[in-house]
Amino acid sequence: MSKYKLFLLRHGEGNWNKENRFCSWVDQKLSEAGVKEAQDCGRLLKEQGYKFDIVFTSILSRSIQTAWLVLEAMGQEWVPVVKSWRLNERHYGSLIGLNRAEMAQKHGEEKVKLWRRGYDITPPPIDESHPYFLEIYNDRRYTTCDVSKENLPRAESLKEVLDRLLPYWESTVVPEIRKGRTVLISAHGNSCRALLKHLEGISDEDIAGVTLPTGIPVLLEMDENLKPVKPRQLLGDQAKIQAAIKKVEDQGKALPST
Ligand SMILES: O=C(O)[C@@H](COP(=O)(O)O)OP(=O)(O)O
Repeated sequence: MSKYKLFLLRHGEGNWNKENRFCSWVDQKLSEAGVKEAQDCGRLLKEQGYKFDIVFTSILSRSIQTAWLVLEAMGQEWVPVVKSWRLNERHYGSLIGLNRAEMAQKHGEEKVKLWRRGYDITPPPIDESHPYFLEIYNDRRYTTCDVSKENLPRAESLKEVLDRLLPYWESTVVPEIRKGRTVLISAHGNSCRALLKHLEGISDEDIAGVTLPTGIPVLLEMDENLKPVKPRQLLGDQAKIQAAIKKVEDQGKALPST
């Protein structure tokens, strides 16, 4: 029987999602379409009668902005929002800022798929010569983390995302769920995928086939042991959701030659 409801949400479209660039730890804001996605998500959740008690976000603006817009659209602005780097998007290392379709043209679609979806594939690390290195590591937000700046990742596989996320999930999120609170996690494609892998017991191979579109809430109903009691539900118009999933998958295709 379903005892707890948990909502996972990949933020609304960000400016670099639109440009098809690996965004990762670069702090991009939502695009105009992304703002609308977050507001539509909030309206849908309100229509369906959901009420949140607490929201967890990463420390990247696109996930925080999404949480705010969702709560505003629901008329639940007062709900506490708790932030942690442990919900940040996967660190894409030296791939940060690069265009996926151009990478597919240069290295092949299979390689890009492996980088994006291989469970324990860590991309080449970012180093000081990278154009976004200083923007990331000189950002004041990374002085507030529970690990020193030197020990923050320089690249991560999905497995490494799960390794840094799980202690936070267990120590901070699970106690709220167990108190009977309805939790929204407003985070990122890969931090949500990592958590789904853990909660649903998805194999290392099968997680490659799980794609989350932006701005679509995922509802997980769980029993008292936090085991899902039914398949995850992506809420909203199912045809639009399938089209949005395909769009994310197609981001890794090489551009047709002209
Ligand atoms: O880092 C990014 O660019 C995307 C994920 O990229 P893919 O793994 O889908 O390539 O993360 P998000 O938009 O959820 O923050």
